[in-house]
Amino acid sequence: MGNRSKREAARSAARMEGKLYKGQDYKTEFQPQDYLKTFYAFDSGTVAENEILKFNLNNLFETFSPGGIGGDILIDVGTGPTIYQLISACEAFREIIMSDYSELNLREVDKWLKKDPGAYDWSPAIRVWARGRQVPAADCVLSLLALECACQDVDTYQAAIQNLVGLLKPGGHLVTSVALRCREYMVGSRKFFGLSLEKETVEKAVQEAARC
Ligand SMILES: C[S@@+](CC[C@H](N)C(=O)[O-])C[C@H]1O[C@@H](n2cnc3c(N)ncnc32)[C@H](O)[C@@H]1O
Repeated sequence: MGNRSKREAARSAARMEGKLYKGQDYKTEFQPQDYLKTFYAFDSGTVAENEILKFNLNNLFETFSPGGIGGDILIDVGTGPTIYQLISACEAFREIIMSDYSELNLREVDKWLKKDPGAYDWSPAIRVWARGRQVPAADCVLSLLALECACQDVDTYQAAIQNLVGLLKPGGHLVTSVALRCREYMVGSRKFFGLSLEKETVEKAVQEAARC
């Protein structure tokens, strides 16, 4: 058996054992197309998933409409393969920086930027940020449904919120949405870890970060 088929065999064994993926697994196991199909299939998605999407879109529309939050730079952390979170924001910011741990996700977003057939042309407003690059201080940091997937415990979650707030200019805004009490979620046939968070824990982390 070649190395590639050995790796594939190990992966399907892991899937069959119900392995819980997390951390670095995002680089190899998080399949953008599976994620989009599972959570953003507008015609066939489940009611709950469509409701979460509607909830986020409505809130983002209010948040970034005229008179709301806007400015020069918005940084989206844990963008995933999606751009729905930036539809309202792209009217309110001069520059949008998208970031994600997984190169596969950034490549998926890149397809939109490169005007693949059928894709919306986001290029004037959006620049993909490669991991590790220096970013300017932002007027707004956006992070939807990402930190509870990236952080293994509450201390790490609090530190991550603090890091996001650290990216802001003085007086800047953090806009976030969290799937509360989510211990795991499926992306295609793969099960990913979720940090189960209570509303109060999220609020406390944001309040403490704002105080620093
Ligand atoms: C559930 S998806 C959310 C994607 C998108 N924000 C959305 O609203 O659908 C979680 C995302 O967090 C990213 N992620 C996981 N760990 C991360 C880390 N340490 N830093 C940045 N992004 C991370 C994953 O690659 C994945 O794209």
